[in-house]
Amino acid sequence: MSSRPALLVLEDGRVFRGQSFGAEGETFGELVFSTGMSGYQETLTDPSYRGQVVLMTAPHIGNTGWNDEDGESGRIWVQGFIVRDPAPRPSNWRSRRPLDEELRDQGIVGISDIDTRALTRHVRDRGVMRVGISTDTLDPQALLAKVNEQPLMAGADLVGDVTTKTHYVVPAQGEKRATVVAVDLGIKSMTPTQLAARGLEVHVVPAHTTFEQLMEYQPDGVFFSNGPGDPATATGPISVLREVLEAGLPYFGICFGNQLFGRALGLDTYKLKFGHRGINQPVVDRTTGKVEITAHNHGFAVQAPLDKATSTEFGDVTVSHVCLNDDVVEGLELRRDGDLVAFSVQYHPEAAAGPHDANYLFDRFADVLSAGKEA
Ligand SMILES: NC(=O)CC[C@H](N)C(=O)O
Repeated sequence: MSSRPALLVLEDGRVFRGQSFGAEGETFGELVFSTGMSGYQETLTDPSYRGQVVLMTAPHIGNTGWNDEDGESGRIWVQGFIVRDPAPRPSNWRSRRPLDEELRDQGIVGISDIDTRALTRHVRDRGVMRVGISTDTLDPQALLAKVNEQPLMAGADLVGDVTTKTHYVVPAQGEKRATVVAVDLGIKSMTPTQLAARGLEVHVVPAHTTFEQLMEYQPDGVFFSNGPGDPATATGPISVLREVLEAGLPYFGICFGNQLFGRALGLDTYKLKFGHRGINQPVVDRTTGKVEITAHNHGFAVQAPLDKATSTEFGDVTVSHVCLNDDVVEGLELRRDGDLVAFSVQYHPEAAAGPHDANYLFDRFADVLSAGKEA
C-alpha cells in the first residue's frame, strides 16, 4: 500500500491530511457517509453514488478483498473513497484481489488514515457538502478553490451517465407470470434477477425511453430503479410515469423510483441534511405495524403528509413506510377504489448489501401484476 500523502479539503475549509489509498491523483464530489459495517464492494459499485465521494464509518475496510460476485454493476461508480484503516491483506475464500489494487485499476482516488469519526460528525452537524481529495495539490487553499468550482448535487442530472444504452431482456425463471418494463435509471444487476425470480419477464430499457416505445414490449407493469442525482431533474421519466399511471398500469419503484413516483403524483422532493446510507435502518410498515431493518442510500426524500391520504388525479396516495430514526417518508402506495395499483419504497428490498426483510415487496409486485391480468 502506498505511503504517499493525500489531502482532503471540505467546501467549508476544513482540512484532513492522510495517506493515498487506491489511485493517485485528484477527485471531487459530494461527501456522504455510509454506516454499513460490511458491503463496501456493493457500495462502490452502486450507480446511485455517481457524483459522490463515500466515507465508510466502519473503521477497518478491505478485509474481504474484491470478489467476482458482489458487484452491483460492472464498475465502481463512486467519485472517491474515504477509509480510516485499510486492511493490508484481504482474507476471504472469494477474494480475487485487494481492494486497494481494484481501486487503482479503476482509477478511483481515495484517502486513508484520517479521523473518519470526526469527519462524519462534521457532516452530521453541517450537512453534506462538496469535497476534494488530492495527492497532487497538497496546498489546502489551492484545493479549496477547485472544490468551490464543482457542481452541487441539488440540481444534478446524472441518470444519463449510468443508464443502459440498449434494451435487454432478463427471462422469467420458471413459469412466466407477466411482462415488466424496468426503466434503468441506474439499476443494480440483482434487481432484474429478483423480478425474474418471481416469474416476471423483464425488459430493461434506457432512461430516455418514451411511453410509446415502452408500450411496444406490451408490459403488464412498469418498474423504475434507483439512480443518482436530484429527482427534480428527471422530468422526462416523470412524465413517462404519469402516462403509465394514466394508462392504469401497475407500477413499482425503488429509491429514485420512489422519488419520481412522488413527483409524478404531484408531491415534492427535498434534500436531506446528510441522508441515509447504510444497511441497518429501521423502517415501519404502517399498515401492519411491522418493523423492517433495511438498506438505504438516499440523499433526497419525498414530502408527503404522514397522517392522511393525498387525493390525486390517479387515485389516493398514502405514506406506507416511515423511517423510525427521523420520520422520513420511506414508501408510497396508490390505491384506486381501494385496490393497490402502484407502490414504491425509498429503501432497497434487493438488499445488496443488507438484510432481506423487505424482499416481500417483489412478491407484492408480482401479485399486483397477476391481479391486474385477471381483472
Ligand atoms: N439510491 C437512489 O436511488 C438514490 C436516489 C437519489 N439520487 C438520492 O440520493 O436520494
